Amino acid sequence: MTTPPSGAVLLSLDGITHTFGRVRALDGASLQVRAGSVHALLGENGAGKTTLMRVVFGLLRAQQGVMQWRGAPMTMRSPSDALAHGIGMVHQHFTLVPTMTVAENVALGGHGGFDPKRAAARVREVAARAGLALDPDARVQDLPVGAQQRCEIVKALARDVTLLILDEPTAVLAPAEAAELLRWMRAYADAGNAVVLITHKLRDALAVADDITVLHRGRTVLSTPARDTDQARVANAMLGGATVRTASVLTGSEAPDAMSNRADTGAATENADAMPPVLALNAVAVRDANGVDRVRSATLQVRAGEIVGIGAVEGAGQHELLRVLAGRLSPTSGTRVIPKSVGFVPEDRHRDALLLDAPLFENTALQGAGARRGVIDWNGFRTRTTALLQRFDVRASGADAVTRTLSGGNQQKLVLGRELEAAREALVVENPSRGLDFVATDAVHQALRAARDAGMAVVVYSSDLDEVVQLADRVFAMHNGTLIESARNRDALGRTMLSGADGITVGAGTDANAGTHAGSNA
Ligand SMILES: Nc1ncnc2c1ncn2[C@@H]1O[C@H](COP(=O)(O)OP(=O)(O)OP(=O)(O)O)[C@@H](O)[C@H]1O
Repeated sequence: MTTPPSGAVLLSLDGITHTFGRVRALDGASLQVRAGSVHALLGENGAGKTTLMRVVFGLLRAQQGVMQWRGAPMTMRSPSDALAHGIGMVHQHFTLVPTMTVAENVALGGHGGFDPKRAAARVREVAARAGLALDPDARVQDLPVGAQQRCEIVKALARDVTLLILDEPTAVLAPAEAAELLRWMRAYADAGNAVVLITHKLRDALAVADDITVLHRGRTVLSTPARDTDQARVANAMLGGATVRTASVLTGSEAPDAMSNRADTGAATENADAMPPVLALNAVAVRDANGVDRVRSATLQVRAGEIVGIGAVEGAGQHELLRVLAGRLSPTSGTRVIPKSVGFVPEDRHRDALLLDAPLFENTALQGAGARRGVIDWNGFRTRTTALLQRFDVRASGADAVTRTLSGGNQQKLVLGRELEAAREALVVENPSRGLDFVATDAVHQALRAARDAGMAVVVYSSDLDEVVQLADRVFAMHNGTLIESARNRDALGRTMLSGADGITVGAGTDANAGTHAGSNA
């Protein structure tokens, strides 16, 4: 193990151990974060990254080991203790109150009485100083996810933190927003602060970080300046030294399945043209409760045996479109044909897909629960859940484990596994690899392709355009509520998403496939 270059060490962790019951989440982990640095904390799903940072932020108490803050031994007793010492944390799942404004959220947990004008002025001041665009009077529930993230960051910065822990901050951001956040991190660190960045995006980590620490099964297995390492070495360390066979890691491409060549799967794609549509929308529109048109006259046919990919910037109507396809939202106008049961993986698994305080087998039983009648065969669900854990490599103590105790990535694998197993005809997925390490991402991509090859109609939205292009047989952009077919390449998709140009508007009464072949600039 190498050590990062010496400098003013702001945070030092040595021999940190934490167990949850029989699970040893941290097993003597160590980490040194220097002032003025971005420090990437990496590791496979369940490696202990979040647990280690929860110790730093005062949410958990280490059972062994020493934490030093600015050179002095210290134990954070609570998040407010950590904040008082200058340590902030933005969690994987935001902790904002959706019905409150940005200013109210930022003021929450602060001291003294609440003065709306002063709170708004404080947000303006902190946001301007940090160069983060944010409207203090906007209601959080109306903000796209990128702005919610900025709100979380401003909330921490308003408490004058010098160390900011960001747990997978780019996982749901569109590429431009993610790039902006990485630039901001760099500038924040250059001003003498420090960032601990938990991420599964190795390319981001190597591009922005000064130092890298890799955890494996609760232990620190690599600690190095970023410039002295590369993706393959980091990936090897993440797997505990096992040989990395995932080609993309070795070639430097981010999405691990860049290696999965389309020739393997081309047959299914060709046959798809001859198949009847499983999901069909004709001139579908969705108007929200505020009277805003979220989806405008979308026409789309998804056939058995194909994957349709969708790219969009946040707030373009993609979530509404996907919910219409998944049968979770009724169109305001237009017609829709969908099967009785459509598998659905929403991007916010905490809010929309899981009962966190229920055991895993009860969460498995949620799929199709609305259509089930009579006595529930709980033992059957236990057995099925045990098999699912095995098949999708969900790391958990068993089917009876409480869902909240799984790492974020393992929760995602559970939801994906549940929906993939249950869906027969169609599957709609948002951000399939959110929070997954590169091995799990690869496995999920393979599972989606296998579902397609087995004759399912699959729709995938991802904020990662590489993922959309690699997975999909046909690609669409959503721009301001309008669905536009795009060429199957990243740049064209990015342009179409942003400008609405460069593609073919798939409007009312047109055949989506006719559009594909006649007009696509692929
Ligand atoms: N509250 C808890 N109760 C029991 N076990 C827990 C709890 N929180 C975490 N664990 C376990 O501790 C281990 C480490 O989890 P942690 O969330 O720190 O991993 P991670 O590296 O952040 O993973 P991911 O990349 O999937 O988010 C996992 O085995 C997880 O199941």
